[in-house]
Amino acid sequence: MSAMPPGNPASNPFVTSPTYLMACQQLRNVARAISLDPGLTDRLMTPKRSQVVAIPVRMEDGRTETFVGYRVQHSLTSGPSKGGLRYAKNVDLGEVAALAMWMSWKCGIMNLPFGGAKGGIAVDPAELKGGEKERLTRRFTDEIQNIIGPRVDVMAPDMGTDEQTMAWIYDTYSMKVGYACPEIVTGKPVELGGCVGRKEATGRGVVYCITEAFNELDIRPETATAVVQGFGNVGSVTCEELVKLGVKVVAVGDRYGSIRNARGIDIPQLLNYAARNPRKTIVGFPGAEAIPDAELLTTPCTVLVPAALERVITAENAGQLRCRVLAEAANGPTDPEADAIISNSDIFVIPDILCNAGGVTVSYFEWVQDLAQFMWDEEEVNSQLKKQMLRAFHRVRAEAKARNFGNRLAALSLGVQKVATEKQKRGLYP
Ligand SMILES: NC(=O)C1=CN([C@@H]2O[C@H](COP(=O)(O)OP(=O)(O)OC[C@H]3O[C@@H](n4cnc5c(N)ncnc54)[C@H](OP(=O)(O)O)[C@@H]3O)[C@@H](O)[C@H]2O)C=CC1
Ligand SMILES: O=C(O)CCC(=O)C(=O)O
Repeated sequence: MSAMPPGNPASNPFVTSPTYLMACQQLRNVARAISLDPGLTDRLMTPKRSQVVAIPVRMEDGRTETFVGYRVQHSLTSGPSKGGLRYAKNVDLGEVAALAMWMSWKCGIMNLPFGGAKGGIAVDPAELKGGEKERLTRRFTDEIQNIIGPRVDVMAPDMGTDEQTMAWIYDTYSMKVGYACPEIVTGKPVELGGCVGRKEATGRGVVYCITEAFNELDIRPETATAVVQGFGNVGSVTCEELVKLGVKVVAVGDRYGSIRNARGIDIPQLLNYAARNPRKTIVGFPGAEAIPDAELLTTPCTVLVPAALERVITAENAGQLRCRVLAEAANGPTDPEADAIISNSDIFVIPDILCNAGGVTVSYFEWVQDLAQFMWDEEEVNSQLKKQMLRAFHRVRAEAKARNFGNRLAALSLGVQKVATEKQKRGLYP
């Protein structure tokens, strides 16, 4: 069976992206394993709706520069579509479509009443100055106004965006509709109806999964070491939570470089260092030595946490990983060739659509609170998050054991089946 999506490849706007082809390949694999109807598989490979927009922005030097933005809604079957907004130099329509597809499976595993979506603007946020990021965000919101809404599509932060970005979207949308509409985005500041604990939720969820994996493998956290790629929202919170658990973080990387200290990196000091640095980088931190980026992922450790980009673990380095647990905090860090190599090793994989699902889970809590106008405290948020993450982890492990699947196939199986069943029960393929 071909991994290609339906339609004429020459005019399919998604297939130029290797990330989209990777998502299709994963879907084909799971469809074969669970005998999913081929017509339905083709539908699931094809996002329901995509919008590409021009975003002209007045730059600080007086020029007008036009950026390209994307919003892809993979499925609206289970409820509004949900997913982050990414600002990254090379983001394209296919990458956003893959990320949207993964959001559908993620919401399926977590049993959330959402379909999957994702957005992106091809821009390096580190290069934006003054008010450029705000103007870019507000214009993008204007341009996609016709396809978003609290019951249609709800955005959240992803790479390169944050609470402030969500605040601008909330404000721009609210001005259009004429009333305050906090439920249009999640991951916004708490003062504007954001949920306490959303910022930390993805990293916390990652560490709940790691703890369950350690329990299963009989690993005591105090004896464990970790390597983390990415020190943004997800990577830094993961480091902090691992340290609380007693795990030693021995290497960390960001886009500017990688550092290592076999005795353990002082994470609170590293956070301080990066916050004070104009490029917000970890490079140059005095409490660790610089290492080549290529060595980061192959540094021996108990748990390896890719928390940055997709397709960083490939056929080239998969055989050199020296970890016992691979906790995929990033979306799509492992490509299918690498996956095949890893599945023949003793590495315990916590697949992305399970591992990083804490973010969208607390986004769901935020959306519910905004709709109900009734806010929870952080204790409630964290205990509900833990409950949902543990339930999902053990459902994935039960599926893996029952069907003799690896953890990735088991997670995909649960996520895809949830969406497929809802589509079939609704009648046609909505
Ligand atoms: N935010 C969330 O709630 C969720 C995020 N995710 C996923 O987690 C991952 C990280 O997202 P998030 O933490 O929010 O994003 P951030 O933008 O906060 O952080 C991204 C991190 O990745 C680093 N990075 C960028 N390029 C490279 C590179 N070439 N090599 C090494 N590191 C690099 C960045 O470095 P620098 O700062 O130097 O640019 C930064 O440390 C993404 O895959 C995202 O899709 C998944 C679920 C939810
Ligand atoms: O919180 C959300 O709605 C989505 C988070 C996200 O983009 C992701 O899980 O990849």
